[in-house]
Amino acid sequence: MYTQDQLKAMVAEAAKDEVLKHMAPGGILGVGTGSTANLFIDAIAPHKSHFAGVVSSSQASTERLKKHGFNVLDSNSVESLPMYVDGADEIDPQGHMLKGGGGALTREKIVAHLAKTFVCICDGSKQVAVMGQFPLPVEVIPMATAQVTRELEKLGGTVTLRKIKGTDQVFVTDNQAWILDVAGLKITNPVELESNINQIPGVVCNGLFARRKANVLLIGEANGVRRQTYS
Ligand SMILES: O=C[C@H](O)[C@H](O)[C@H](O)COP(=O)(O)O
Repeated sequence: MYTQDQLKAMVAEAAKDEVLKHMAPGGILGVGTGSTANLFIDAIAPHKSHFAGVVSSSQASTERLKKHGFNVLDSNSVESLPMYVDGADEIDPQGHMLKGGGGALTREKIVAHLAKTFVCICDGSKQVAVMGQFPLPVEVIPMATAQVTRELEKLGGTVTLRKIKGTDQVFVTDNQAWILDVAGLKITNPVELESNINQIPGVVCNGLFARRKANVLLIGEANGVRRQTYS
């Protein structure tokens, strides 16, 4: 039986093989954020010469990539990316994802939107029939926090302003915005919910990656890594 950390390391290795196989040398890779993405960054580090550069989805990933000596490019300098590799907090049977547990959802969505192929890497605990067990992160402009909270409550969720773990300090994103975590949703139509939440004035972005879902899933399970594709 593998531990969750071992499963994450295994999918990170599998993702390294996936990008080296499918990306020609000299390409630019999109890189996600989180504990699984960190392991992926470490796995590709010995192969950094394969990539002309990388586009990062957070300050934390940028720092890690730079420490490894990667050429980190501004997303404005890139028109498209062959691949983007990132973790998820939940993924449903269609490949729709819920992300943002680490607060990087907006930049992740920007970089993912540039990519032809989204490779989702996670351990088996993230695969769910219906998303919503994990609270849905919604990034908001601070002055809109109260009114966005009221709108999200109308959807049936319990809304909490994210604080830095173990403190009473508000968590501030890389974009100087705040995050509302919405618990208790049963997300049966993620494409519609993603669009509806984005219509609320003051919402920067929400953690549903349904309109731009995963193309490939590398998932760590009891028997090892399973590869799945979505049409
Ligand atoms: O903001 C964070 C990201 O969406 C992560 O991809 C997600 O939270 C999964 O993170 P981890 O690999 O640490 O479980």
